Amino acid sequence: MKNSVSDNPAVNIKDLKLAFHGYNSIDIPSLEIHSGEIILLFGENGSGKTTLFRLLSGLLRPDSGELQVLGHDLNRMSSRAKDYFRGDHIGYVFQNSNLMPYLTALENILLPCGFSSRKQKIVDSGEMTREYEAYQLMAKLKVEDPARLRHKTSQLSKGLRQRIAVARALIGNPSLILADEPASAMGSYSQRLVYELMINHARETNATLICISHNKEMDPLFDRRLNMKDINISAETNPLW
Ligand SMILES: Nc1ncnc2c1ncn2[C@@H]1O[C@H](COP(=O)(O)OP(=O)(O)OP(=O)(O)O)[C@@H](O)[C@H]1O
Repeated sequence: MKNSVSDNPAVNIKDLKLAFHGYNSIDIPSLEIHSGEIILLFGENGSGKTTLFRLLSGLLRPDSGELQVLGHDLNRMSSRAKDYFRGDHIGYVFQNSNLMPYLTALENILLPCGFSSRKQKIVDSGEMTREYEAYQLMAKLKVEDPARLRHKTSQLSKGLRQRIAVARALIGNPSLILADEPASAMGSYSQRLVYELMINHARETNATLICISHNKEMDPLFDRRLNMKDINISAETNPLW
């Protein structure tokens, strides 16, 4: 599959619907996010933020509607094609980090290079080794002792695991970064550091960043704020909200 992505928009959604157990979790009449935008996504628990991320990354298939991501019509792609697309173009910080507990921190950060030849090429095109690139990212997140990256992630604190998940999402310069409460286990100083690093990285690499956060102090860092209740009208029909 081609590695190139089209310029605009990064996300284009029309009449997108997904129901669980007969209730709509997602009912988004229209949503457009431009390439390179830095977006804060917020909303009540259960308002569909994580579900929207899983749709955007091709982990879930909608029941109906149009879903274009980086110029690709995800509805027309096979599961296998979506796996390649996700590996090549998306960096995803999962809500619970989703690190491999039996791998070291460094192995976790470098994992995307094993799944994507695009990311592998980008990381290997620099003058530094892959390992050094990973250390650099972690140093920017104020984890400066390389020895800490040789520990299995199950031995590390939640805040450190979140930083590792952020570095894993950024390595190889994905075109779309989806970060689901990436710094929720951290204090406000570290949260700001993590958000600023992700935002700077996105701007430097012309990536689009969508970040789910409940921390209002971070609002000014973002280009645009999206409230789920304004884009997802499923609350009108879903009593589980
Ligand atoms: N796999 C699933 N099976 C059944 N219902 C689901 C599933 N995934 C999500 N839902 C439902 O979809 C709705 C949206 O959930 P989602 O996790 O996307 O919300 P959220 O805004 O990310 O919440 P939070 O802020 O708590 O993380 C909820 O009503 C949830 O119960």
